[in-house]
Amino acid sequence: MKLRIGTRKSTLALWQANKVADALHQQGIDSELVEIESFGDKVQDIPLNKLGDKGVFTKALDDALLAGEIDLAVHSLKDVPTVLPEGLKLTAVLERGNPADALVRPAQPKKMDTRVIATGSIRRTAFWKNRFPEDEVVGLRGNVPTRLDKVDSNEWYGGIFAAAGLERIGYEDRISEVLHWMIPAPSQGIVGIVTADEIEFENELAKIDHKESHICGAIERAFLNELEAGCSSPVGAHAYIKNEMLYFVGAVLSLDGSRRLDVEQEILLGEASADKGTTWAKMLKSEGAEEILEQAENG
Ligand SMILES: NCc1[nH]cc(CCC(=O)O)c1CC(=O)O
Repeated sequence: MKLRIGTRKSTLALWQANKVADALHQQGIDSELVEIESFGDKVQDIPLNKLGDKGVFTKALDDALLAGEIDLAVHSLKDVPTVLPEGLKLTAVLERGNPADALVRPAQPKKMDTRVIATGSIRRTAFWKNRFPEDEVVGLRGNVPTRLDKVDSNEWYGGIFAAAGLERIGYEDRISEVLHWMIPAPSQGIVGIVTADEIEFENELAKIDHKESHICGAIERAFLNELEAGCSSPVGAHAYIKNEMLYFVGAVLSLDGSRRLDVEQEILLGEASADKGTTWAKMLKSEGAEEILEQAENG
């Protein structure tokens, strides 16, 4: 059996696909990479939240799975819509990397009067404006190396990146500050494996599935899904496990960061299931989360 692993072509995507290939190899399973370009990769000049939101990075790989051209698709799980197309499922995830967001300062920072922060993410924008209302936020798109170049060549205070993305492709030393106060995107730092519903290599994938990362990701995605928010919504969620306990923080913000609802929970690991994310999102809904998100959609 030689499994065909579908992946996007960016350095980060290839790193993640190779990581899955290595994990399969350790289970004695051969694989090969099949590189596929996504719509989100082709169109680099339009802000992500204007691209039609759901699945801009995943659709081409979904189609290849459904057409039987590949056996599994490897994604940054945070780019995968919470509801997958009919016939596909999230089968396994790798052990989570760094879930945090990070600030990258220009290689040669300049003195400036007002701070301009670059990010293409409305979640990062909202969290930044919530903490630093005086700062200006400007758009930033492209793959990781492209965005790093833009941070260096513009008169910005810095840009915001996923720490995992930087660490994976050798830019760890560009992290100026880990933004521990910013709640990460649901499933940030998790590599996910999507397959067809019915597969012959279910047992093999179960062996490389990291159960703790899987349950944390599932809770965060259920939280996001209940809020009917996509990967480009001002929603943060982070679950983590320590000493047989599962801890969760989640938040919904208005685009300008002026309004914010938070939820913080801890439960026994034995009681953890994806529907906890749904329950915790409902708590924020009862406090008016939907109104805040609607505002973000129209804003
Ligand atoms: N939105 C693009 C994207 N999708 C996944 C990652 C990084 C890896 C991860 O979060 O798992 C990134 C880069 C970034 O947000 O800076």
